[in-house]
Amino acid sequence: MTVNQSPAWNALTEHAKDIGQSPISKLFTSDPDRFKKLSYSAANCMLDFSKQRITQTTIEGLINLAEQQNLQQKIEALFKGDIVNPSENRPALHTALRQPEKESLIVNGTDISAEIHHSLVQMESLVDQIHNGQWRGYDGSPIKHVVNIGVGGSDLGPLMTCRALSQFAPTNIRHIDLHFVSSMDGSQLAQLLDRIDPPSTLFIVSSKSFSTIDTLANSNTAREWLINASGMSIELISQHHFIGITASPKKAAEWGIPEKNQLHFWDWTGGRYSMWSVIGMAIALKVGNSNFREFLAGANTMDSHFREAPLAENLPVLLAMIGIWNINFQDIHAHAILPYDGRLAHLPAYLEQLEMESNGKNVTLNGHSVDYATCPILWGEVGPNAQHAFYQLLHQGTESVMCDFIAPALRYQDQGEELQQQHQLALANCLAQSRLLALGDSMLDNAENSPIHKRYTGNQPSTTIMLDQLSPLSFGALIALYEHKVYVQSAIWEINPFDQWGVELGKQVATSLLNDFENTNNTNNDSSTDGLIRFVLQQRQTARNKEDATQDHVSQTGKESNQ
Ligand SMILES: O=P(O)(O)OC[C@H]1O[C@](O)(CO)[C@@H](O)[C@@H]1O
Repeated sequence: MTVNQSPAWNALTEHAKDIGQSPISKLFTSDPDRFKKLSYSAANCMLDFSKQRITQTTIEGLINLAEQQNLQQKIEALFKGDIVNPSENRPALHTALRQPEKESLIVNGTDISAEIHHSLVQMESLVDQIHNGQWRGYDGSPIKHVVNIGVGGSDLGPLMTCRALSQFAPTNIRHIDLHFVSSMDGSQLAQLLDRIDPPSTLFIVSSKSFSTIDTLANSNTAREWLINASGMSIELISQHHFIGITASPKKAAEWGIPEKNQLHFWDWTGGRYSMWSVIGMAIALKVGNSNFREFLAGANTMDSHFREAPLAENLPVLLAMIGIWNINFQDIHAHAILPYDGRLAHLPAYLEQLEMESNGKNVTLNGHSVDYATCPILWGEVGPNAQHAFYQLLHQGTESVMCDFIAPALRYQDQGEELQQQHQLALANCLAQSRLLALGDSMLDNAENSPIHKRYTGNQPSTTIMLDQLSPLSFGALIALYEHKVYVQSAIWEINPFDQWGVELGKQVATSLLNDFENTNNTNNDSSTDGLIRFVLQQRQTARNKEDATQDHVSQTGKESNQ
């Protein structure tokens, strides 16, 4: 029996007919205690679900579904290191990466906790060497610029966290400038190399597989830049200017990273779950080792809550199950991530990978095609900016969209009245938008007399996530909250959230297309692909002809002026 034919699913389908399109505004008027009943707190996070189109009965039905799907056992399987990623025959042990050292965890006869803490200490030692000027470039210069080269999970998490927590950097480490380079087209790297100085620049090549072409292409360019600037050998340059962070040490060594410059993690750490491992080195460089440990501790607090709290009071479980309600019982397939704090600017991109690469799946663990919706389309932007961009669609478009509003209650506590007022302004906007989206213009007097193009129907459900304040602790908890939400949804949908086979074929096709750019007469592919390749080749030829003509002209004028 598939989940969507199960008793708990059928009961929710019936309940959805009852609650129907019942306006959220009506749910508020019929229960003044709605906020109190539908908001939950743990691990420095408060989640308000009262603006969702749900009642207590909905929550009960969703928890029945979670129980029917053996969620509690599946949560235990994750933490214990069972094979939860069967297509790659691996556990997914990101929770172990933030577990306190004293709690050992034996997986396949090995205490992985000891290994994890050993690699963390190695990372911290490298971070200290860079911070205190012991790590030197090829001419003896201390390091000023550190460039993290990575993509996807080897980029987005560290990038997001460095931006979110930069204010926590102790002043004695602020002399290091951190940069992120991910895109294979070289545009980020080319711009950066113009601004930085070779002998004082260190590159961290972050790649679980150490075979991602995007990262290798950028790393090759960076290495050539250093060799050209220094006139030194690959070996010397690699020793002074490259650190490799990987789960594939052999490949990193083949590329040229010496063993002493490598930090390792494990194949059981999924790329998009890896910033808690040594992939987080950029974070430690930015905010310091002790703040990085706080960040891990924050995630660990959410892990303990997730593992121990009853399902009906469990934040990740509720967040996930209400998502399932919207997707599978309310037919909503778009999800906007709206942080009201500029420090969380990269959170939407991070969650796009976390959720869509994990749960963008159409096959169950048993190898059957699903006939129910799984992961929705996620996108987002810093809320106040998005208000001036795509909120029009949220308010008056034809798509149902569920939203997550995310904000800290406190900010700028010791930075003066004006900034505190600005934070209050952002919060007022956050609350205004979620209120209007939920209730529509029913909250206004005489709204029905407005012309139709000025009406707001509302009824767009949202969750508000409030942190007490943004800190390494609360931010760690927030990200762990979303990770576990993804796991819970996968458990209900019976899909594997830890593989990503859907991105592999594109890489192979791109590799074979590379050769076609050398062959003007190719007709190997579909007419569109061949036509586009020919267009590029023609442009190249025209550019070459122009260059030749200019050179002819220059040498001709040179000859004439010599005569
Ligand atoms: O760390 P790596 O192995 O370079 O991979 C980078 C990213 O590429 C992907 O494998 C997708 O192609 C992601 O899952 C991963 O985070």
